Amino acid sequence: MKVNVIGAGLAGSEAAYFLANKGIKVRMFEMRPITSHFTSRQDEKTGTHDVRNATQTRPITTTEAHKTDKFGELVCSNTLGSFEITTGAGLLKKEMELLNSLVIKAAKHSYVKAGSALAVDRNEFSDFITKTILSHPNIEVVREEVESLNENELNIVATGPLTSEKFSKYLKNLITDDYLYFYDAIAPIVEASSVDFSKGFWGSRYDKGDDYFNCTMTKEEYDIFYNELLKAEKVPTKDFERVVHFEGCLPIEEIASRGYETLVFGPMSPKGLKHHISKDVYAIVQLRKETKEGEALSLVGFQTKLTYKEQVRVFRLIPCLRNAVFSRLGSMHRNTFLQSNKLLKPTLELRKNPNILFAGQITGVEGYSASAATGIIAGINAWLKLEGKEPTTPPKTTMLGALLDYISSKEGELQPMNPVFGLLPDIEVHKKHKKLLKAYRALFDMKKFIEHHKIYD
Ligand SMILES: Cc1cc2nc3c(=O)[nH]c(=O)nc-3n(C[C@H](O)[C@H](O)[C@H](O)COP(=O)(O)OP(=O)(O)OC[C@H]3O[C@@H](n4cnc5c(N)ncnc54)[C@H](O)[C@@H]3O)c2cc1C
Repeated sequence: MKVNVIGAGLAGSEAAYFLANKGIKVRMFEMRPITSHFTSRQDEKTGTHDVRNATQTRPITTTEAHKTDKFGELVCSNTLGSFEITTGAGLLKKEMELLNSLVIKAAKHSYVKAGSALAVDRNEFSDFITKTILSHPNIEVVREEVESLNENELNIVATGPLTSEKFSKYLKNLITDDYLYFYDAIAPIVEASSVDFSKGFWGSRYDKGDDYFNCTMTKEEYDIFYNELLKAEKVPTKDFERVVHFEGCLPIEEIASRGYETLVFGPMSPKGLKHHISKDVYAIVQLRKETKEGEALSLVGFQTKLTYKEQVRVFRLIPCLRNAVFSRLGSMHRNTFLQSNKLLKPTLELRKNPNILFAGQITGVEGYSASAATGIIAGINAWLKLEGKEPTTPPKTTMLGALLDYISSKEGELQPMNPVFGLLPDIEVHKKHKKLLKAYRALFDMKKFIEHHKIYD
C-alpha cells in the first residue's frame, strides 16, 4: 500500500522521508512548477537530478510566498530559531534530531553562523531536502495541484499556510465549514514568572471567577503607553495579506489609531472590574492563562503587527510587564489553519476519517520547526496504521507531545501556537533549574517513546 503526501514543504518532506525509509511507497504531490535542474529520479549515467523528468500531468500553480520549485523552501527568515535546549524551539529541534529529522539534517548541512540560532543557507538547505526526496527510490513526485483526496486511501495533508484555493474549498466541505481559518491574529504570550503580580489583581469581569490577571494602569502610565504604541514601527503588509480585518480582531495599534479612548472602551476597558480598583486606575490589560498550570499568559486582545523589537519595547511599558519575558510575540498574517481542537486527534488523524492525517502549519502549529516536527509524527502514524498498530503521540512531557496536545485539545478558539516552555507540565524545583530539568525530562521521555514504538530499529 502507498501513502499520498500532499505538499512538499517542511512537513510533507519529513513525512515522506520517514515513510520512504520504512520501505513504504509514497506518492508526493507538489503544485509549484518545475523551474530548476532537479529530477524525480537520479540520472544513472550523469548522477544529476533533472526535474523535467518528474511526472507533470496537469496545469500547475504556486503560492504567493514561494520563489523556487524546491522542497522545504523557507519562505521568509533563514533561521530555524535557537538551538539551546532551554528554549522551546531549541528543545523541539533536539527532539526532532532524536526522531531522525530530515529538516535538522538539512539545517546542519547548510548551517551558517548566527550565535545560538540555527541559521541556514536557504538554497543549500532546500537543495538538500529536494535531492534527498527526489533520489529516494520509494518516493514518486507528482507535480500537480491536488484539488480533492481519494478518501479511501491513506493521505497526509501538508499543504501549509498558503494552501491552494481549490483545495481549501474541498477541505472546507470535508470538515465543518467554520473550522478552517484563513487568517491568524496572534497575541503575545509572557512567562508568568516574569510578571509583576503586585501591579494588578486576579479576577474575571463581573466576578465570573478569577481566571484573568488584570494589570492596572494610571492615566499617566496609559498616556506614555498610548503615545509609544502609535509611534511604534509596524511590519509592512505584503500584497497578498491585504485582507480586511474583522472588527472583533483588529490589531491593537489599529484600535489605538482611532482615538485616545478607543482602547479604554475596548480591550483595555476596566468594565465589570471597577469595584475592585481604586479611582486612579484608568485602564487595564488582561492576562489569560494559556496552559493549565498557568505558566504562560497571553495578553487578551493584543494581536498586533508591530515589529518584534517594538512589541517588547512598548508592551514593557505596561507596569506589570516591566520585566516581561515574552515566550511568543504577536503577529497577524494570512494563514490557512484548522481548528484542530475540534477536528484532529493528537495523532494528527482527522477524527471523522482517520485515513486522512494533517501535518505542518495547517494543523495550527506555528513556525518552521514545529511544522516540520508534526510531519514526522504524521509519517510515524501512517506507518503504524499500515503495520496494523495503533497510532500514537509523544508524551506531553516532550515539547512535541505538548504541542500536539495543545492543538488537539485547546478549549475555545485555537490560534496558532509555537513551542513554548509554558506548555510543558511543571516540575517542582527552584525556578532557576526548571527549564533545564524540563528539557532533560523531555529528551529522556522522547527516547523512551522512540524505543517503545520501535520507531528506529
Ligand atoms: C509569508 C510567510 C512568512 C513566514 N515566515 C516565517 C518565518 O520567518 N519563520 C518561521 O518559522 N515561519 C514562517 N512562516 C511560517 C512557515 O510557512 C511555516 O512555518 C512553514 O513553511 C510551514 O511548513 P508547511 O510544511 O506546513 O508548509 P509549506 O512549507 O508552505 O509547504 C506546503 C507546500 O504545499 C504546497 N501546496 C499547497 N497547496 C497544494 C495543493 N493543493 N496541491 C499540491 N501542493 C500544494 C505548497 O506549494 C508548498 O510547497 C511564514 C509563513 C508565511 C506564509
